Amino acid sequence: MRKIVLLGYMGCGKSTIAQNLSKITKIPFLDLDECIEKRANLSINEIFSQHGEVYFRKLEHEMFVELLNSPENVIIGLGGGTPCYANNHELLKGENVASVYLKASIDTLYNRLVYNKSKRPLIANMNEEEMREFIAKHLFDRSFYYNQAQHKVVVDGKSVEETVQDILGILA
Ligand SMILES: Nc1ncnc2c1ncn2[C@@H]1O[C@H](COP(=O)(O)OP(=O)(O)O)[C@@H](O)[C@H]1O
Ligand SMILES: O=C(O)C1=C[C@@H](OP(=O)(O)O)[C@@H](O)[C@H](O)C1
Ligand SMILES: [Mg+2]
Repeated sequence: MRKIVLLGYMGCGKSTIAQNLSKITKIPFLDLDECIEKRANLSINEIFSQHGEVYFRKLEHEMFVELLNSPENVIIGLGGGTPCYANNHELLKGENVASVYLKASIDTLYNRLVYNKSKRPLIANMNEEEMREFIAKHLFDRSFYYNQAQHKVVVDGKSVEETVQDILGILA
């Protein structure tokens, strides 16, 4: 069955857009991070602090494969790092997968993340200057993987509704 997979950097809106796309299409949505948290019975922060990032990436890969193999139509909001580990980017090319990269500029990401970093262990302890530099470098490193998506939607300056409409247009 068909999977609509949203990917992109932390703060680009994967979780928010997946939820809103689901409301309009009536296709159920799953947030990969939330699925991992439920499975581990720990928050993302706790998984990172108690078990480390390598363990998180293992759980993330297993959960992603599980969701892709489920028999339902579903919208999946990935974590920002999902396509960048364990060859997960290859899974974006699957026959029943429609993958959409929500592309945001460094400024958009910084402005959204600066007040929303506490639940994101990779940036939670950074000051503003460190964060801007980190986002710039990290986004550059990860872009190769994000660009493996079948579709791309630029989200800068767009409302949630506008981004949802753009995705609907692409998938029509
Ligand atoms: N136009 C927009 N589209 C998506 N998110 C937006 C927008 N404007 C503000 N936001 C906010 O940006 C944040 C995006 O975070 P989230 O959806 O968790 O992204 P991700 O899952 O990609 O990390 C949320 O706090 C959301 O309310
Ligand atoms: O970019 C990353 O490596 C991560 C992004 C997070 O998801 P969001 O992109 O939804 O914040 C979450 O999976 C974890 O903190 C690691
Ligand atoms: Mg998210």
